[in-house]
Parts: sequence; C-alpha cells; structure tokens
Amino acid sequence: MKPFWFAVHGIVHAVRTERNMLIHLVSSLLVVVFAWWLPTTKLENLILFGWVVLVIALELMNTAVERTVDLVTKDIHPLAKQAKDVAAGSVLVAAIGAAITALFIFGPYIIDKFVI
Ligand SMILES: Nc1ncnc2c1ncn2[C@@H]1O[C@H](COP(=O)(O)OP(=O)(O)OP(=O)(O)O)[C@@H](O)[C@H]1O
Repeated sequence: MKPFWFAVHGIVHAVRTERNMLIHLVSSLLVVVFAWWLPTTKLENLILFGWVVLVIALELMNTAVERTVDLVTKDIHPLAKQAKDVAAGSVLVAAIGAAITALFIFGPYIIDKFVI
C-alpha cells in the first residue's frame, strides 16, 4: 500500500507547488460543470475524461522532469533548458488537444442552447 501513498504524496506536492497544475484542475472542473449542464453523451464524456486525465498526468511528469533537472544541475545548461522545455511542450500539446476537443464537443450544444 505504501507506493500508492507515495504517489498520492507526489500528486499533492505538484498541486501545492505548480501554478499550472491549479490551472489544469480549474479547467477540469469547468469541463465537469459543462458536461453536467449540457446534454453530452456518455461517449463524449468519456473522451473529455480521457483528455483531462492525459493533461494532468503529463503535468505531473513535467513536474518530475523539472525537479530532476534542478537536482542534476543548478547551472544554466542548454540540455537542462531542452529537457524542461520539451517536457513543458508535451503538456502544451495535450492542453491544446483538450481545448480543441472541448470546443468541438461543447460548442454545438452551447449554440443549440442560446441560438433559437
Ligand atoms: N538549468 C537551466 N539551464 C537553462 N535553462 C533553464 C534551466 N532551468 C530552467 N531553464 C529555463 O527556464 C524556464 C523556466 O524554468 P523553471 O525551472 O522556472 O521552470 P518553469 O517552466 O517555470 O516551471 P513551473 O513554473 O511550472 O515551476 C525553463 O522552461 C527553461 O527554458
């Protein structure tokens, strides 16, 4: 059971220390609110859930890369920059994918609600 709590501790640490993680959690909450408010299908909710999980999981990995790089060197190094920037890029790619998916799924329902 210990590895589970170590993992939970890691998640709590990332939420407490990473501003971007807070942004992802607020965005995830917004997705839940919209999915509850709009008549989305089970499949659509499942797709949205997958993106939310992917973005949060990648942000956790990004945090791990940042900590590892900082542990290895405090000096300015091009490889340290590449490692951090590439890891951050993976989060950005997923976040853009999630935003586009959310727009495609929620967009038509919102238009239906407000345009008669
Ligand atoms: N050791 C380093 N050598 C060279 N460039 C670095 C180094 N550390 C950080 N950088 C550059 O500065 C940027 C900001 O680094 P920092 O460690 O503050 O992470 P961050 O991206 O601000 O993470 P967060 O805000 O999520 O904690 C990195 O994306 C990278 O481009």
